Order: sequence, then C-alpha cells, then structure tokens
Amino acid sequence: MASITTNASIASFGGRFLKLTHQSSVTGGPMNFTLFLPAGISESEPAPLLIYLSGLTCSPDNVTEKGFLHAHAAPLKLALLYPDTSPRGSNHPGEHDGWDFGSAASFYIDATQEPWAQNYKMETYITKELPELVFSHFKQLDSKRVSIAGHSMGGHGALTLFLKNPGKYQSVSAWSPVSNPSACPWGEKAFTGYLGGDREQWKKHDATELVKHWKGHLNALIDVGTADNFYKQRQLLPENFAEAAKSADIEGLQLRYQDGYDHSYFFISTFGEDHIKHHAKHLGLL
Ligand SMILES: N[C@@H](CCC(=O)N[C@@H](CS)C(=O)NCC(=O)O)C(=O)O
Repeated sequence: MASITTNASIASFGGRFLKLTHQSSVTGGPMNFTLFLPAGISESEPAPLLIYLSGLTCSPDNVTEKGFLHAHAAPLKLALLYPDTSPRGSNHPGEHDGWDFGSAASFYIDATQEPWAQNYKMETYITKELPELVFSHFKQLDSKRVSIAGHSMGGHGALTLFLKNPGKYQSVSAWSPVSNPSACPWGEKAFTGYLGGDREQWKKHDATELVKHWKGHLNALIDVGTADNFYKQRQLLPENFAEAAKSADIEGLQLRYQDGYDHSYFFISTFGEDHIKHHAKHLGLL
C-alpha cells in the first residue's frame, strides 16, 4: 500500500484534523492534503466524505483555518478531504510567475500542453489517485458516499468533476465558482496554457458547456456574493451556468445571490452550514 506521512494530528470539534503528505505517481512528486475525521466513526459505521477544492493561491490551509466547516460537519459525522491546488515544486518555466497560472492554479484538469502535461494531471489525481489512497488507508470512510464542493477555481473544479463523472458524487456545491472559464480572463489564460488554443477542447472542461448534457437532477447549491469583485469583473459568470441549465431543462440547481458578500472566507464561513447540510442530505445523514 502507498504510504502516507502524517505531519500533524490536531483535535478539532471533537474529531481529528490530519495534515498529510504522500508521493503521487500521477503528479510525479510529493502532494500535501488534509483530512477531517469526525468523532464516533468506525469501519462498521463509516462516514461519507466531502471533497473540498480550494481556489487560486491556496493550499489546503486557508479554508481549514478560516472556513469553520468542521463545526457543522462534526455533529453530522461528515468527513472532509482537502486536496492541494496543484503539484508543487516542479519548477517549469513560468510556474511561479503569476498567481492565476501554474503553482496553486491547476484548474483541476489534466494538461495536454508541455511542460504542464508532464505532471499537471489534477483531474486524474482528484478523481482517482487521492480518493483511492484515502479510502485504502482510512477504513472509517465510506467510498460509496462521496460529494464535492469548492470555492472559486475550486468551484469550477467541483462543478466540472461532478458533471464529468455522473454517479461518482452524490451532490455538488460551490461558493463563487468560476462557472464559464472559456469566457473569462482567468479561464482563458489557464486553458490556453494547459490545453492549447483549440476552444473545442476547452468545452470538455467548462461547467456551462458540460451542464447542457447532464441527465437527471443536479443536486447543486451555488452561492455568489453580490459584492464579490471577481463576480463584478465577470470572472465567475454564474448567470451563464444557470442560463445553460435552464435552457437544457435541468432541475436541481439552487443558485443564490447573497447580498453584500465578497469573495472571502467571511462569505465562505457564513454559508458553510448550508453547504454542509446540502451535502449531508444527499449523503443520507439528514
Ligand atoms: N491574489 C489574488 C486573490 C486571489 C484570491 O482571492 N484567492 C482566493 C481563492 S480564488 C483565496 O482563497 N485566497 C486565499 C485567502 O484569502 O486566504 C489577488 O490579489 O487579487
């Protein structure tokens, strides 16, 4: 079995919060991730798992220090897995030059363009290698009940991985997601760099395109703050996602505009309970 190094084990809301590292064969280097294990779970009573994907510039630490999600997950016995936002330390030319491309800005896709194609394979990492590793080590987790959430670039990751893998995740939620990356500056930069200039290829990784082909109920909750500068700058475009879902007669999208909220963890933490409960309902905990 592949090994995991425990860097820290911290008491949190009655459970344990673990800071972990493993050697990834998919991204070809060490990867950090963190895991919240609520109290009172066991192999005979395993907990479902919510995967939380972070946004640009983040490590798994930002949300765990400022999101307060464990307060709501602990009493429901919901576990949380926080992957990193990109491979680290490969030192490709330009990897650390901008905050919206390269390091901490993988966009959760498998890159096809060199040099990124060598190791920026975060879609495979998040959907296969990391959950397989976690479920093989932590038998108190239920591999059959998994949902996915995220913030900003991580909201794009959550929506697209949910839509690309019908049945893999029971529900999806996002705070201020990049919802139509082919049509916003962040997405155009990332997709050009990782996928090349062919916009047809981009559609496979764009939630607004993917939702048009969805079959069934969406089980999606999205919150966007009206005072979010990235929303105002049209980086997020949740309205395009909602319009595409509506045109395709897709049911099950709850998109809420939260008056006066920005892009920060004051916003994420304020609506954390709603997101945790949304997933708990679909994971059979409520
Ligand atoms: N570095 C960007 C901000 C990027 C940003 O807001 N990142 C969000 C995710 S998209 C975040 O969570 N940042 C880390 C933090 O606020 O702790 C800027 O200066 O405008």
